[in-house]
Amino acid sequence: MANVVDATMATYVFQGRKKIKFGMMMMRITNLETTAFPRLLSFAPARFYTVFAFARRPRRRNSFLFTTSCSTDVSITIATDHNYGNKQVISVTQTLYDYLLTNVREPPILRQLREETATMRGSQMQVSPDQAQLLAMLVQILGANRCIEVGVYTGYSSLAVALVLPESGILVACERDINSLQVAKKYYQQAGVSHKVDVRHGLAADTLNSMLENGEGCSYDFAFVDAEKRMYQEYFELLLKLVRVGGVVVIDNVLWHGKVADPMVNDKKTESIRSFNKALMDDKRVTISMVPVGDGMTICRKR
Ligand SMILES: C[S@@+](CC[C@H](N)C(=O)[O-])C[C@H]1O[C@@H](n2cnc3c(N)ncnc32)[C@H](O)[C@@H]1O
Repeated sequence: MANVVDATMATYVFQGRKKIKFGMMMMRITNLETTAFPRLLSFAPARFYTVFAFARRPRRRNSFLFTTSCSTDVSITIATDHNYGNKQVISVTQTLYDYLLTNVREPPILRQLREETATMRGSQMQVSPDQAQLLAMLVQILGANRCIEVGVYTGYSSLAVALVLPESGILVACERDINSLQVAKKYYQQAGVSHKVDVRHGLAADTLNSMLENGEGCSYDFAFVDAEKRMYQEYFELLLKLVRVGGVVVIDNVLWHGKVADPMVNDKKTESIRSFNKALMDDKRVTISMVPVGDGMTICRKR
């Protein structure tokens, strides 16, 4: 049996002067091996499937129109365990996410960088504007002065952090790809924050180790991890030594496009993030909050 964990029925639309009931059922299926649906469905992103949609004129039965698209895709998810009191949480659909983005205050320089990066290879790697806004807010709430980023790419998240750091603040930006760093540096310059960013070209683990050897342990307030997924545990251990008590380490991609929750997905990266999440859950050195923003971020505060 397919395990249906999401379902939603949609709304009313107007066609000419007539109100037409328009419905769409979406299902999320967690067990593809045993489902009766065709295998090709497994190629659909995030495993959300439009099963059918129908339109019905009031008072006229049997006039169903089958289609596979719908203009409205706002939906909710209900906790499957009744012990959560049938709690309803928002599933961020395209429509809702577009709305959310209209409520993000993205500085013009970040927008410019995002738009330039959008034309480049790997652009899907940069954090979303709402994620960047959250990172910047965490830095501000912490009153952070000393920060680290592991995985800079063209600099979107690092610039968001550098923009809110005080003039005396510093962000150690670790990245192995020199071409991406050229773009990042150009934007640090344009934004007037170059003096706050200490760019370290090379393998991030080497940089973090050398910082520890340099006696910089327990001297940082904030760190953001967004690089090689199979290295997450190693980065985390190093960063936990570098941040002070009360400092924060944020880890990106912890939901990994939903694959972590799909028992049918067992590739190395997914397994690695899954076991990292599990280890973090049992890690008494930090308090944690996993947040479904972007591809999922876990915020860890060092005890
Ligand atoms: C997801 S992207 C970072 C996106 C960035 N945070 C942003 O918002 O634009 C990951 C980056 O990590 C870099 N990276 C991967 N493994 C690395 C390593 N071992 N050391 C340093 N950088 C690494 C990649 O070159 C890539 O640019």
